[in-house]
Parts: sequence; structure tokens; C-alpha cells
Amino acid sequence: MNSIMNSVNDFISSKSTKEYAKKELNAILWVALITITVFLLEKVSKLFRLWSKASKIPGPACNSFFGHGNLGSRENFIDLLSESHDKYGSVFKLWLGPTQLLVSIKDPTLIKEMLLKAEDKLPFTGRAFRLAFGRSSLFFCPYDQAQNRRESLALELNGKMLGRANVIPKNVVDCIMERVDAIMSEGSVDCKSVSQRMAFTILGTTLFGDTFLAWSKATFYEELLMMIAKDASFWASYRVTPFWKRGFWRYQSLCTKMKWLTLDIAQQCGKNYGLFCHMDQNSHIGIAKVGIKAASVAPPNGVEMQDKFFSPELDGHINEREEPCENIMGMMFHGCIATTSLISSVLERLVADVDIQDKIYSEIIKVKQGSVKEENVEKMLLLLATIYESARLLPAGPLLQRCSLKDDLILKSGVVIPAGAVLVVPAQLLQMDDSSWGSDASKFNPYRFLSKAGKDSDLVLDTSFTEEAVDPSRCSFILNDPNDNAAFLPFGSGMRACVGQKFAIHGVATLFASLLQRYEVRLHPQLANDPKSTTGPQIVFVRRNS
Ligand code: HEM
Repeated sequence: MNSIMNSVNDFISSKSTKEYAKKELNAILWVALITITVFLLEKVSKLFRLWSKASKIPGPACNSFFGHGNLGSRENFIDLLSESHDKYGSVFKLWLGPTQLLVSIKDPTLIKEMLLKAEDKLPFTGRAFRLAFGRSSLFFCPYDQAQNRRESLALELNGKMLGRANVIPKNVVDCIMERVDAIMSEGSVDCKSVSQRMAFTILGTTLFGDTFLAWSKATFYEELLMMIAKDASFWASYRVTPFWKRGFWRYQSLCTKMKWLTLDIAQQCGKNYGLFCHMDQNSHIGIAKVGIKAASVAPPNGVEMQDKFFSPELDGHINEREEPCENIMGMMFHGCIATTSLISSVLERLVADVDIQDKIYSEIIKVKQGSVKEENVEKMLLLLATIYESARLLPAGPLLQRCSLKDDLILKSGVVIPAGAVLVVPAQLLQMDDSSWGSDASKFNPYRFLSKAGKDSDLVLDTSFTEEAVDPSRCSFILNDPNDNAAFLPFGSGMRACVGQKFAIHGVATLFASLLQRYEVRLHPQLANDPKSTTGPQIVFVRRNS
């Protein structure tokens, strides 16, 4: 035994072994050095390619290597985009850093083309979303990750939900009306909070079914959602996640509570989702251990849809890093915020234009009299046109953002936008642009979405919306598809356009068809223009006599 040990020691200490080890180490260092050099050279050549391609796009000169450092607040940024478009034309560039190029496009035709070709969304733009809810396979991710869920969501919303008799079931509309009754008994209400209440009920019942109406924690869930919405951008504005701040952990605990509540309502719906075992592997908070019992009750409204989004095995793909719960929370969050601002925008227009409100009311009554279907909103042309117009004038979401991650984007006009550039569309500027909407672009005019039958390109701009037009049996007007105008972008456009557009428009129309049938919506005589109000005008619902 000793002799074996001695010979091993001799071998190790022998000169040739030391030499051998030294050579090995040298070889490894060389390989590492070459790999790092190749990697760096690739990065540098990529950077030069980006700079050379970007140099052909017009834009303000950039004096600093670090780009146009301070772009100011959101409002200033939109002003900057507007001024730069006036100066440099419909496509211009800005450097956000040495490797980060921003390209803004304002020409509607180029935008339509770009939004069809650039199908990715840069994950860093969804930082607020990810900090709050985690990674999602629907929002702020490359197209190949979102495609399957987008398709199934579109199928559910536009196929099944729009196909049924009422986009929003009657019991849900009745419940919302009961809440409006309760609100009315309190006197006036601010536009924003009543819209939020309505949007929350619509989204909640769409995703979780009727169970949501009786869910005892719904009010707390709504409050949580709004608290998260209020703080999300603030915490995401830190370049480095501020783990050292107490406020951040308070915010994170709100997000965790929201996750728990989402699972709670899922549990209340009475289904055993395969998702929970999947989440056990991925979840940061161990929610999987909640333990969901299988229930033998018949699925309530919305459960089928919910099932799709909770199931990780959708189309056979399991994305290891994704938690299906994030998609549900994302839809609740985005759907509620966006639908709230649409409802609020419609309410504001209606109280400001009583004449239109009265015309919509007579349209609703006429359609109801001549219809077997409970809420035949497709025939309520003026109501739908009012919703389109209110969406056009929506103040939310001033920018659309896209990216082509793999390939350069070559537009028909010859402009080449390098892969990886952040593409933005100043949607709000476009939606108010005279060249796309006429000289009254900044005014509320729902008639711009109506044209005389047989001449669908002739917009009715004279506002002569007569009795004839609101009578579906003698209707000589048709509703234009708002998406025909490339400058109509409240729901985006192209490959990553909003999946919920049709559902949201029909849902909001169904809601207003019931609301206006029962109530007149008026500005509160004393509180209408309260300068201190940050939540829109104070309004009152006045019950109609009939
Ligand atoms: C009035 C209500 C709504 C408005 C104004 C709205 C607006 C938008 C906008 C502007 C986008 C970005 C589009 C783009 O970049 O081209 C978007 C994306 C999206 N919307 Fe909506 N939305 C509304 C309601 C909803 C609802 C109710 C749902 C579903 C329940 C929904 C689901 C989505 C999804 C999944 C995306 C992400 C698409 C993607 O990135 O691939 N939206 N929405």
C-alpha cells in the first residue's frame, strides 16, 4: 500500500506533470481569452452596424456618447416628439444611450406597415407590469411567446363571448345597475370611480364568472388593484430594484396579496386547475400549497375561459418561467384600467353633449322595440360611434411601443430600422391630427364614424343625424370600421393589437344601452367643475320616468 502511495506522490511531484498542468492551464486561458475577444468583437461590430444603419435615419444631433440623456417628463416627451416630427419628418431617431435607439413614426401608412411587421415588445418596457405581477406570456414579451395565448384569448373573447346573446350577461348588467341605484342614493359621484366600479365588475365576471358577483373579497381586490396601479410606475422608475426601501416591500406585499386573492377567486369558481401543481415549481411565494379541492358543480359563466388561461398545458406548451396566474392578473389590470378610462371618457362626452345623449336614448328605445334580442347593440349605430369617438379622444396611453428583435425592419418607403430599436408611435398625436381627422380633430364628433349607406367612404361630418338614422328599419347610415382609418389607434393595430377591442366596445355598448335606458346622466349642478377634482367631473344619474 505504502509503495503505491509513494509512486503516486512521485508522479505528481515529477517535473513533467507540472509542465503538463501548466500547459493545460495556458490552453484554457487562451481559449477563454479568444472566446471573450470574439464575443467583444461581435458586440463592437454589432454596435458599428447599428450606428451606421441609424445614421441614415434623420434626427437631432447627439453630443453625448450616452445619448439624449434627459428626455424630461411624459408630457414634455410627447411635445418633444411632436416638435421633432415637424422638424425631421414622419420618421426620426433619438439615442437613449450608446446602444439604445428610439425611432418614432408619425405617418399613418408607415405606422400601419410597421405595426404589422414589428411584432415584438421589449421586456424592459413592461418593467412596471413585471414588478407587480411577474413574467407574462401575453403582455410585454416577444411575439413567439405571446402568439398561442393571444390566439386562444381572441377565440374566447371574439368567438364565444361575442357570439352569445349578450356580450355581458343580463345578471351582470342588472348587478351593475343595482350598484348605480345605490350610488344614486348617495347623490353625486365622480366619473372616474363609477367607471372603475363598472369596469371592474365587467372584467371580474368575464374572467371569473358569476361567482365573482358574490365574492366577499371583491371590493378589497378592486382596492388592491388600484393601489398597485397607482404605485407601479414609481417603483419601476428605479434603475436598480430598490430592495433596500421599506415602501418597496410594502408594495410587493400588496402584489402578493393580489396573487393570493386571484387564486382565492379561482378556488371559489370550483374547479381543479392543473395550474397549481405547475406553479409549485415556479412560484416565488408558494401559492401552490393552497390546495385546491375538485368541485363537482357545473362551471359558472366565464369558467371555460378562465380554465384556458389557468391551464399551463395550453396547446401543449409549458413555458417553464411563466406563471399562468400572471396572465389573469395582467388581464384584470390592463382590462380594468383601459375599460375604466373608456367608460369614463364616454360618460364625460355624454354629460357634455346632452343632445347626443338624447339621440342615443331614442336610438336605444327604437332598437329595443324592433328587436327580439335583449341588447342588440350592433344596431345602435350612434351609440357605437360615440364609443369609437370617445376612445379616439381617450387621454390614456400616449405611445404605442414595438420592436423587431431579430431582423431589421425594411419599410416600403425605403427606411431601414435596425433590429432591436425601440419603435414608438405617438398615438395621441395621431388621433388628434387634422390631416387624418379633419379640422375638427380635437372636437367630439361621433358622426365622423357614420357614413351614408352605399357611399361608405363619405363621412357624415354635417352632424345631420336625423330620426331616420336612428330608426334601424329605415336606417340609411352605416357604421364605418374605425380601424379603416390608420390613425385610429386606441387599441393599437397590427400583430400586437389589443385582443379585447371588440369585446370591450360591445361590452361598454351593452352597459350604456341599459344605463341610458334607465337614467339620464347629467353634470352635478354645483360640483360639475370642481377645480380640485382629479377624478373627472361630478355627475348624477337621474332616473327616467318611463
Ligand atoms: C377599452 C378597453 C381597452 C383598451 C383601450 C385597450 C387598449 C390596448 C392597447 C393600446 C394595447 C396595445 C396594442 C398595441 O401595442 O398595438 C392593448 C393590448 C392588449 N390588450 Fe387591450 N385594451 C382594452 C381592453 C382589453 C380587454 C378587456 C382585454 C382582455 C380581457 C385586453 C387584452 C389585451 C391584451 C392581451 C393585449 C396585449 C397584446 C400583446 O401584447 O400581444 N384589452 N390593449
